[in-house]
Amino acid sequence: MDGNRRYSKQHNLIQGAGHRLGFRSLMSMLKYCYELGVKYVTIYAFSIENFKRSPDEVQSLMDLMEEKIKGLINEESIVNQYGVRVYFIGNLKLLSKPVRLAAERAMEATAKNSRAVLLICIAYTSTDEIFHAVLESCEEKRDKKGEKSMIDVTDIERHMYMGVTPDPDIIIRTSGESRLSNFLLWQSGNCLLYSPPVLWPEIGFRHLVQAVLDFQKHFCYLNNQKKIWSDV
Ligand SMILES: CC(C)=CCC/C(C)=C/CC/C(C)=C/COP(=O)(O)OP(=O)(O)O
Repeated sequence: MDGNRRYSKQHNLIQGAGHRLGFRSLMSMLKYCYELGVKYVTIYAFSIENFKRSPDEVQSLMDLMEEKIKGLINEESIVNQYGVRVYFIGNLKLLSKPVRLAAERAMEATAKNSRAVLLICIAYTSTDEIFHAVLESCEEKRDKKGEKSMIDVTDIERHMYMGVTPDPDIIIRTSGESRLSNFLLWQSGNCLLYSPPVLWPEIGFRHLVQAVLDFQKHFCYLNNQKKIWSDV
């Protein structure tokens, strides 16, 4: 969700307004996704790197997160309207207690929803996720004596935070940037990176449709297996 602050500056808005508009865009995009039948959506809401921003900005983003996470479980929220199970993914112990508690409550409150899955990456970077998965795999091996002693790729994958979702088909990063910025490095080896030239608060339905059409131009599913058209 890149470009909230730039949008705010371009439109002379008060500090934080861009992120509020960004949240509104997020809700619209989720509604479009669920209407189109997209089952898994993962969003990069706050990276570990983002903690290096000014204390004022970090605090106001955390306040916004807490408010919006609490709102996610209201009866009329998109999450409840579409039966979405929410997971918060990342190094959650880096979050302040109120945000962590709100996240835990939202995960509990939506645990029985099963029509779609929303993963919210917060205090997340991909390298941190991989490091955590390798560490847990090694600890598991150390604790289970008598089994093979080396970890393998399947062990690491089992311990990834993202283990609850398939690898992505499409990553959409706004503001025309085609960098991953430490997002889903392990999972994105075979996916389309779509970078519409708009700031996140400006994203709309047409960008989502364009992303899906671009995906269909390059990839297809055959016998449930994702293939690149040129290899078919
Ligand atoms: C509960 C929930 C999911 C809340 C989400 C709140 C929200 C919209 C967070 C986005 C935060 C963020 C760092 C956006 C990137 O724009 P930027 O600040 O990097 O903008 P720039 O690229 O113009 O500097």
